[in-house]
Amino acid sequence: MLTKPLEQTYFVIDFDSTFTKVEALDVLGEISLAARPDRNDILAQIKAITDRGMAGEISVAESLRLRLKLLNAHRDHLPALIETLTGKVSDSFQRNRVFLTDHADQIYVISSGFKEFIVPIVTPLGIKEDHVFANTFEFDEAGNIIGCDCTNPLSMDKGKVQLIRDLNLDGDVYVIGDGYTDYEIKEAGLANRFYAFTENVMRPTVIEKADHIAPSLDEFLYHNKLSRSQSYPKSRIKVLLLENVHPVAVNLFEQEGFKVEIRKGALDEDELIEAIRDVSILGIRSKTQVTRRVLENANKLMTIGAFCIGTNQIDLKTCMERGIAVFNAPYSNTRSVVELAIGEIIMLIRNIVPKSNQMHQGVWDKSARNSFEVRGKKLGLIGYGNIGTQLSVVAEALGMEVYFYDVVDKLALGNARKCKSLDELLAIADIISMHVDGRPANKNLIGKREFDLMKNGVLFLNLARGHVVDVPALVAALTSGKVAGAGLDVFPHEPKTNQEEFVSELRGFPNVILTPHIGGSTEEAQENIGNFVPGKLLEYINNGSTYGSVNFPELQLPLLKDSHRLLHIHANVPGIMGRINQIFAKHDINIQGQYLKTTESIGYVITDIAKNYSEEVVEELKRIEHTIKFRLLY
Ligand SMILES: NC(=O)C1=CN([C@@H]2O[C@H](COP(=O)(O)OP(=O)(O)OC[C@H]3O[C@@H](n4cnc5c(N)ncnc54)[C@H](O)[C@@H]3O)[C@@H](O)[C@H]2O)C=CC1
Ligand SMILES: O=C(O)C(=O)COP(=O)(O)O
Repeated sequence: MLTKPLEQTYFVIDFDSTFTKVEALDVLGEISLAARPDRNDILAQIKAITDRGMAGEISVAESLRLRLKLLNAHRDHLPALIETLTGKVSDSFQRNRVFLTDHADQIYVISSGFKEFIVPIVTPLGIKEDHVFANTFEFDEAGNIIGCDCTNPLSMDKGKVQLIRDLNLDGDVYVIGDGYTDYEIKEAGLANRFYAFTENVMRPTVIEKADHIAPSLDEFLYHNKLSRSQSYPKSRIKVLLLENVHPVAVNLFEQEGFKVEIRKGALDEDELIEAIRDVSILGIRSKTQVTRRVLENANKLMTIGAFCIGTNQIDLKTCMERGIAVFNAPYSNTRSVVELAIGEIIMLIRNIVPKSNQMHQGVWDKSARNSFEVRGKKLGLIGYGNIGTQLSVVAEALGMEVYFYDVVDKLALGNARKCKSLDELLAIADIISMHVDGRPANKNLIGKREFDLMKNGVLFLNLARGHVVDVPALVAALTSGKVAGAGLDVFPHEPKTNQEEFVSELRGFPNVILTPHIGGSTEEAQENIGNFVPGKLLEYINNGSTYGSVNFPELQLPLLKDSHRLLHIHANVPGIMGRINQIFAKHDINIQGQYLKTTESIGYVITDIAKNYSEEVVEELKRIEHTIKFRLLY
């Protein structure tokens, strides 16, 4: 935290890889060497020299000299360089323009880069031109860049130290930078603190010298209690993504500045308990079981994203009671499941799998026996939700007669016919496909009794959840020939990772297609999910909106404008709303907007208020009895 009054404090900011995301001379190289066939080699050499300089392995002068020589750059390349760099100002600097302009008298940009491009990039963000200290290029008559002004201290070793000494700033000095030369200012006793800035690069030799690591400018501002764009720095918020969630999701969280950890497989309960302690946002797919025990150890957890449709793997009730909002992707892989189901129905009815296996053994068995068209066959859908209805439409397009059974009254699409009971459907269908959700009550929905009710030689598909079918009963039905073929994508016990063996009594049946829970695993679906779910989680984190949540009162909120948003999650007992508003009345706070939604067990109140209020309000709101979670957004 600042030790002197703000007016007597100076902020020294590095340019390359701190103010901007990149090293300017690397970008200049990409422009000046664009036509050279050996461009990539030279660029790699330039990058290596930059890194060695930044890590303190070679001198500044040497690093500059070597790079300028390799660059072969010209004055005419500078406009393109400036344009590119303008688009590469670090995200947290972009977000915090107000800090840069409000404190322009106290901010210095000091760099061993070059004024010719630094000034046009930093001054539009509020930095004063005479507060930029950097080298200047030396040009020949033809405009080629042939070197730099060697009398400038910044072209020499310990140049930044010399410059700060010459500036003789009357107050505390805080240095923010990614390089060793930034740390040297502190080492020389000329700065009070050195913040290693890691938003763009992480240099271990620099990090180990830092007083504090700043993954973003927000972190620096938060640490010093200075006004900033984020109420709480996102770099302090940890996102844990399991089960190979699509990289597009990882990018979305990283772009927002979160600390993201990814793991390829699922974790078991104990592993997850260990991993989740400091996690605020959890992303999983169908395998990770988020149990009550896990949640009891997840004190920072604000929200869970199921990067799939099913949410039966999550204890939704406990999540709600603990104020954790859960979201899923209800439509992103629907079509993929439907296409696989259609493909399997055709493969099974034509007996293709055993035929193909025989061919691989050299057996040529050309015959029409046990091979049929799907046209005119009766398809029975158990569960007529998003997948069931979509399959209904596509199957009808293939000429199938569709029957369905759902516990909820559903509109029959096209010519599909609704069955009054499960038993009615079981008796009528030639092919039965499961599309119910995985709620616990659906355990063993299809067992011996149900198989006995089916037609002899029926085909059976389960692409929903493993536990909805009693596997020993299915094995018996396959053995007796009652079920002539099956397509199974889901199993009561599924391996946690691709390294684990799949163990099941279902292995070895000739006309049974076994797939490793890939109904929703297409490139398209995974990318759609990877975009959709982070969108929901970010809306909740950034704005408080819970629209589409599977366990929370749903609220779609307006964007925050010129106000602070207080989010209060509480047990749904009488009188809480009154107590919240008593606090606002007591402190004479003008409410700009207020939204409330409840479920049986929790209430979610959002109040937008003007920016000037005392800290006491927040403390009092947090202390209201039955408060589950409280958050402040601005
Ligand atoms: N294999 C895979 O990779 C995938 C599997 N799934 C599974 O498919 C399930 C269904 O997905 P959606 O159609 O999107 O869900 P949905 O929620 O839109 O539809 C489920 C339907 O099943 C009905 N239902 C529930 N229990 C029933 C019962 N006992 N009898 C009759 N109907 C019942 C519900 O009323 C609802 O209409 C998901 O919950 C998930 O478990 C989803 C995507 C991919
Ligand atoms: O969407 C679902 O419910 C699925 O079953 C797909 O699960 P996955 O993301 O492939 O683990």
